[in-house]
Amino acid sequence: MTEWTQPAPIKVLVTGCHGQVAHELVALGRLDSHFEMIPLDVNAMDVCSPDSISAALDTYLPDFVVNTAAFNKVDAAEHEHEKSFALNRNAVGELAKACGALSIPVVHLSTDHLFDGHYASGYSEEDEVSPLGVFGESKRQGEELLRQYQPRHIILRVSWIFSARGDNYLLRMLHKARTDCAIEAADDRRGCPTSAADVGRVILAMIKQLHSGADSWGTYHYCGAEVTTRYRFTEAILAGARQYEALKTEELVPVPSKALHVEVERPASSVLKCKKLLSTFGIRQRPWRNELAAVLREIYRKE
Ligand SMILES: NC(=O)C1=CN([C@@H]2O[C@H](COP(=O)(O)OP(=O)(O)OC[C@H]3O[C@@H](n4cnc5c(N)ncnc54)[C@H](OP(=O)(O)O)[C@@H]3O)[C@@H](O)[C@H]2O)C=CC1
Ligand SMILES: Cc1cn([C@H]2C[C@H](O)[C@@H](COP(=O)(O)OP(=O)(O)O[C@H]3O[C@@H](C)C(=O)[C@@H](O)[C@H]3O)O2)c(=O)[nH]c1=O
Repeated sequence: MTEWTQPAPIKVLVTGCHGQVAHELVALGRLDSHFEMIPLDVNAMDVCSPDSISAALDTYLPDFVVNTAAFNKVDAAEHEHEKSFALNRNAVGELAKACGALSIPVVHLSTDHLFDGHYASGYSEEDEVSPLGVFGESKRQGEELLRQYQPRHIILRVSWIFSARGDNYLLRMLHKARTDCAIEAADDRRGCPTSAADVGRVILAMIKQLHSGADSWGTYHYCGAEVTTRYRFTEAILAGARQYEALKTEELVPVPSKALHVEVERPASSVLKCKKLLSTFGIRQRPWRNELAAVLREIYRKE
């Protein structure tokens, strides 16, 4: 009788490991014996340095690289072009070249900010990209370099990420709710909030199938189920938080986004259609409201 041996775990190297998505991805991967997670921060693997990239790949010999490192400050990017393009474009190109040379597939995260937001019903992977700002343009060019240098890639475009840590809309609104009597929120910006943990789940599910031989490389969209507005999302955040504490905010005011004086216009519709992910990988959207409840539980458990 032949002895059954446990297959070797899939080695997944994660860049920018202190970020929101990376944190959840690594935590989920560590709960699953199919994976060996290799979380690297900027000191262990600086994606802006080709030498640092090569050294990390040579040391860890991963089966997959997940690139979550990015410059995500949408307004600041308008002034900090260099930083935005260095991280969101050049670094992706260098990573793609290095991984391409070693035949290591790359999973890379991208954004709804590639679109101009005019399609109210949402965007599929085939729709034309037309970014409104420097951040979106730098991410668009990063995608292009990845396609050029490592055909065995996944580009996963996601939107409106929230989690219990890092810099995100949920935590900013929660802070305002504790300090301000009124909050204004855009009722003309539509999209689908997505928890960082949900993105982690999707990435791991895709990697499992790809590692088993699925030849499904390419670009995919994922976001939480149920289209909403910034205003309605804020309403849900406040209602959820009030289960745990009294908030200073008494009034939530719907406003057009131009009244908020943000530096760069956001897409009016950030809605991503996720049919391709379902038909190719069988991965379904999860309702963001359930994820929001889980994240709020985590926030208040920590406090
Ligand atoms: N946040 C969102 O709403 C959305 C995010 N995305 C995309 O998803 C991905 C993950 O986003 P998110 O988790 O929010 O990212 P975060 O901004 O939370 O994390 C990015 C991480 O990258 C690290 N980093 C910065 N410079 C380097 C470098 N040179 N080398 C290695 N690491 C570096 C940062 O470290 P440090 O903190 O030390 O600078 C940080 O830990 C990104 O590609 C982003 O563009 C897409 C759509 C929505
Ligand atoms: C400050 C503020 C903003 N807003 C609105 C205006 C604008 O549409 C939006 C801006 O919020 P944020 O700064 O969180 O959103 P933004 O910088 O657009 O966040 C993005 O991060 C990047 C990385 C992405 O890829 C996107 O998917 C998205 O989540 O929120 C309010 O409604 N009320 C407010 O008080």
